[in-house]
Amino acid sequence: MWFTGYCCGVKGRARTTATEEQERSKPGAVMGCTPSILSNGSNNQQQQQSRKDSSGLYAGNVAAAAAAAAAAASGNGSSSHGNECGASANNNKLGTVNQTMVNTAFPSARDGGTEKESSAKKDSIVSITASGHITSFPIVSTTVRRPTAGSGTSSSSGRYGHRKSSLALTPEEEPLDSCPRLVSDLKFPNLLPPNPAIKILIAFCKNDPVFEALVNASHRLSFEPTFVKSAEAAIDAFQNPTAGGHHIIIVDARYPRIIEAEALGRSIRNSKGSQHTTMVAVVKKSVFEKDDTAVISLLDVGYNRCIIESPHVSICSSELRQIQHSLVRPQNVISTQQALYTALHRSREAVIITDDTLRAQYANRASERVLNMKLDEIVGRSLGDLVTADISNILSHTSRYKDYDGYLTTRRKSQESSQIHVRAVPVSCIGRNPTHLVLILESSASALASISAAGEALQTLPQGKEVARGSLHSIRRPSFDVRSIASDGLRRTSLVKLSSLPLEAPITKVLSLLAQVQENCSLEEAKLLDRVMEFLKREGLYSPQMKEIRPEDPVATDLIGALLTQGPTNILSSRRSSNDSIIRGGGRPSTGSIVFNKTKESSQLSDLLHTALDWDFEIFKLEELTDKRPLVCLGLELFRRFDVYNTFNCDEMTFKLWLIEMEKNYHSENTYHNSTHAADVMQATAVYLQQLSNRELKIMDRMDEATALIAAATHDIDHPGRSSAFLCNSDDMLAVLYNDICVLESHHAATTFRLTLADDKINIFKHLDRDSYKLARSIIVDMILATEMTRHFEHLAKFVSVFGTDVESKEPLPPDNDDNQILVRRMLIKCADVSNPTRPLRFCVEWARRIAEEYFMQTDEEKRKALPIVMPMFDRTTCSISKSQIGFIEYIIHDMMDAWNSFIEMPEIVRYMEFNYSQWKLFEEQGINTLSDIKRKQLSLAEEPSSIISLEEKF
Ligand SMILES: Nc1ncnc2c1ncn2[C@@H]1O[C@@H]2COP(=O)(O)O[C@H]2[C@H]1O
Repeated sequence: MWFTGYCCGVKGRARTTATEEQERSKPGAVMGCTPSILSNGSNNQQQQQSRKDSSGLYAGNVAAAAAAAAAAASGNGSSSHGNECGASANNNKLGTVNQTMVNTAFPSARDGGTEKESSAKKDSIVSITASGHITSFPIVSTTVRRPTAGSGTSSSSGRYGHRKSSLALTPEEEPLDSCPRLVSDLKFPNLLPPNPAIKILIAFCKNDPVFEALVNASHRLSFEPTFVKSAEAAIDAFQNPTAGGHHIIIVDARYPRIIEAEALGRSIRNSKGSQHTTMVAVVKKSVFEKDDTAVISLLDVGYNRCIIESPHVSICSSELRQIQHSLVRPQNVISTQQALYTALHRSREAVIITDDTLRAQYANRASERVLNMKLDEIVGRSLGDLVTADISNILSHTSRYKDYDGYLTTRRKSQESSQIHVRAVPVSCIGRNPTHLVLILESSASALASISAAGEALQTLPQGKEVARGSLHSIRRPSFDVRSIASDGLRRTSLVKLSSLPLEAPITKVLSLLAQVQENCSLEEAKLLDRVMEFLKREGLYSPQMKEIRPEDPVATDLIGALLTQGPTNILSSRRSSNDSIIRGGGRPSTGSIVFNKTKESSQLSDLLHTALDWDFEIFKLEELTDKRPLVCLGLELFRRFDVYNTFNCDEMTFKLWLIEMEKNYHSENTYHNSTHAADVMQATAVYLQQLSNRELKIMDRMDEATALIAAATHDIDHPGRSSAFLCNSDDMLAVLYNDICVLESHHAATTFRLTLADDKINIFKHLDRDSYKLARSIIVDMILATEMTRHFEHLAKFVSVFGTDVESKEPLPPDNDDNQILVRRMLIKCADVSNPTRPLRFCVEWARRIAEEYFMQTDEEKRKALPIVMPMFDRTTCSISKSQIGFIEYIIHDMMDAWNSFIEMPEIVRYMEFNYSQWKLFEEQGINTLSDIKRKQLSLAEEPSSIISLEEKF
């Protein structure tokens, strides 16, 4: 008796559960991790039908396009792949549904030496896949010969030794049984299919000769059989989590009263995970011969094949073998799609697969973000509805099996459209022409995110020639065009070099991390992240914004604007072209040593210096007692207290001479930026350092303390009493020297070292070893430069982002790395530099008067010389000094002192600041605005106490 095969390749129902069916009925719906793809049908109905009726074809197309997409998205794709896929299909000699499916899905590695078995396969497979028609004919089973790997010989175990083999992904040229291969042996795609031992479940109600023959055949083929005698036991066995999951189920359909084969088939097909199981029904010969309705019913409920009963082991074994190769093996291959789909769906690059009319059949998750549309809005639409592009141009490339590289404009919903890079890879699933296009879309965000990944790719891959030089895409896009390798070789070499260096800007890392977050977030969140990334890519990340300054507050606007703006004033006013430099010098103290009145002053001085670390230190008294040379006295005292002489291994005399030289280079005629200001900043620095050491936070070592004091002492040396903007506007040589960038602070730092190194007698660094000197120098320069106000918000924001502003938190984060230490040092000198609004009221008002006077003098000079006026509101005839102080505290001081207090715990600075602020408000209400108003007010303040407690009590 001959076995007769009956296959459901086309006619059989799609092997889907009810839920899957429902899910699939939504266009573009995603089933678990495995998303759907539309078939080639031209309308939805057809698509549905086609899905149901041609699972093999459908799966083949999916796999082909998905594999091409995965390969192209991973950078391995090329036009040759697209062509090859098509070529494989075209060269397919097998002419069977299932073979076509396998063939188109996974073009072969060319192993060679398999011609014979190829024809054997062809014979055997053609015999069983007669397009759904019932056929009955002898099977040339003896012609099926497959070489064992390596030896090329056959033996019963070797010939059928599938447990050793790797089930081939690819068609005719792959040996069906071979040794386990390396992934690298596979050409395309690099995904080995699963290669498990084949589990077979045999549900037979009695142990008759047909059953015995099947059992023996399955042993001969080294299948792992399980035997059951009822439908219930079959379902239990199949669903058993440890023993279940059979590749083949053979059901005895000869005795429906004992085993109701149709019902059992339905139940199995409704069980989870049965989609890759092959179901075979054994029917009586008479059923086959008389009427095909019973067979068709079995196929319709989900059996893949009906075979005629046979008591012969060889016939059973050849039948099982055919089932293995024509059904089980392709199912195993198809099951690998899950992994490909998962890869594709999680890919950062947006991938859309279209049919040959450019109608989207599949879209992965990233395409939602790039197109700003939901998946079900994308799938089913024509490409022209999704993007603005010259579609005929794309098609003209792809119809010639060429990849297309170019740009599209998205038609984003409720957003302005944006440019995206697209690469279109043609894929042929059936016939000669491309049946699908794999479109890989890349927005600028993902391009940025993949820069580092591209760095790696660059080491092995050449760059695309069609894309603009230097663009992100030019970094990203690989191409196998030989000419592009040659022409872009130089650029690539340098990029490769760059990528191999341990270089990566923190901002690149941040953008890359954000882009990763973007992959798995909602559309809304992705949009927000887009905006965040836009901001992050801007220059001047920490550049202050003036948005919160009220326009009706012109004094504040003027002052803050001038403080935070660098370079020449951008005013179209009549500028003189003269290169007048500012008036310098005059009234400098002599170089002679300081001689104090030995009697009264010296005792007053020593009393005063006793309080050198008090916050209400009488700085103006020191100025008076030292005849406007407070820096030397206070400096020596503070250096002594902080053991600077030992730290620098340098005698006190060198430090004294150094202080004299430094102080000499402050301009005593400046009302504000003179050596009293330097001494004041040095004193505030010392108080902060003291506070930090009291708190036993191991933040500042002796070198840090010494360098902080030195930086404070010299941070405004040779200040001309005019702002950097003034120097730029007046073409001062300093502005020319420093290119209008950070002019004054650069000059202060440079002057400090120029003077110190010029004379060994005052060189306080002379006994430091080279490394210590370099460290000291870098700290001092960095601290002085940090006093530049244009970067005020940058320093503050960085400090707050690391250390926070939570006053309640008693344990501030220790600055445990170099970067954080730099933040603390910068914040320290900044707070010291503008500490005047946080000092006792008397001092605060005096400093305000002095800075206002200096600003007025600048405005006077600007007017006199017809220069742009940097702060027009600081006109001595019109200015409200009270208002300027209110604005200064509100916009510059308040947040900074809050943050600083929470770090070093000096609540008095915030209390003084708040008290002073309230007083300025009061003064403003009282009409105390001009210099003379302030001076008058100072007369009454002279008697006021310094301590904040007494001040608060009194007022
Ligand atoms: N009380 C104040 N009122 C207005 N501006 C001030 C006050 N104190 C300091 N400044 C400004 O803040 C700047 C800080 O850096 P400079 O010392 O270079 O110059 C300082 C002044 O321009």
